[in-house]
Amino acid sequence: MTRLDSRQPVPEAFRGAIVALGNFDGFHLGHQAVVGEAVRWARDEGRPVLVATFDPHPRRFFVPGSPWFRLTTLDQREELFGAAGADAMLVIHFDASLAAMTGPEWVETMLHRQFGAAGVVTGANFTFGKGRSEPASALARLGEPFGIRARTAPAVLDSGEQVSSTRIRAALQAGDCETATRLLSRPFTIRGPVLHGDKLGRTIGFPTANLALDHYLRPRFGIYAVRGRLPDGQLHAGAANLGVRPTFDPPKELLEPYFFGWSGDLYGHEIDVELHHFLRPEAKFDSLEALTAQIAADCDEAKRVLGA
Ligand SMILES: Cc1cc2nc3c(=O)[nH]c(=O)nc-3n(C[C@H](O)[C@H](O)[C@H](O)COP(=O)(O)O)c2cc1C
Ligand SMILES: Nc1ncnc2c1ncn2[C@@H]1O[C@H](COP(=O)(O)OP(=O)(O)O)[C@@H](O)[C@H]1O
Repeated sequence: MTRLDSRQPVPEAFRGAIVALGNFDGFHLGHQAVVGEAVRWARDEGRPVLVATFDPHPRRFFVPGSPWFRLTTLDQREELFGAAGADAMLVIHFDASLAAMTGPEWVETMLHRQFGAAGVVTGANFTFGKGRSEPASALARLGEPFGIRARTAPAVLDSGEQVSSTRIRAALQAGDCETATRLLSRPFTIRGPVLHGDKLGRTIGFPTANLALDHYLRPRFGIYAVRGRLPDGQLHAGAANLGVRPTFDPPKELLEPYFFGWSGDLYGHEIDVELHHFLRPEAKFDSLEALTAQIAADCDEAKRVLGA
């Protein structure tokens, strides 16, 4: 799929598009409804669909030192948007000049001149412009002089409450993978290259593929039942430590999955690890024997919950 940068004018082939406007981190059920509406609208009129996402995330721009909270990487978003029917991902570079634009400036400079949008779809509670001063409902009025039409997709509810990235983050921070999976419509998935570690895992019979947590939200630290998409393209069941491995010095934040009945070399390969179920908090063990026995028990438990 094509990746467009908001700092350059959108190329001719993608002008006159329907733009799904939002951050869409996580691409949860609510985001899927917004993009779904944009795709239907675009198909009706034979137009391309652009799906926007902000990078950096506006919150990281305003509070640079704040803890990481991403639910997806740009690459993951690009795949998800493409699968939902987008023709291109429009990466809106969030910087001081964008943050300073008023609502009317936003519509004229970005939507009209830079993107060449014919229509824009947002969630009902989308806000934009300096200080988030404009509600989604202002888009129709401000877009009219430029021939830009606006629609909003109604919020998606789950258990009577709106589906939101905030709710998904809270679920993951509580170790509630099941709620996250339901609201995302897929498991929360950490993607990264496999890094070298202390080479200790193999000596205790449980080699683990180490992934950095990088810009991802930190879910509750602990042991998880996981499935990993390995370079063969298949999903493999496993058990993983997510956290700082308190038995070892120095503490390092990592996701370390061991895949059942698999052997091979994963170093340098990019893999996806899906979190399916929280098993227990991390613990500090007095001996490698005690740790190894506990890992074996974790693997049995993970196999049971995964039906593997
Ligand atoms: C299922 C599983 C559970 C684990 N639980 C813990 C734990 O509770 N505490 C801990 O310090 N290390 C735990 N580990 C060990 C570390 O994740 C890791 O295997 C160890 O740091 C050596 O990894 P390395 O050789 O890849 O650096 C666990 C590993 C696995 C696979
Ligand atoms: N079943 C498996 N699950 C995870 N990694 C495996 C498995 N079998 C082999 N490996 C390989 O072993 C490496 C992990 O071995 P380990 O001794 O823990 O070393 P490191 O400390 O470098 O992670 C992985 O990065 C991967 O390349």
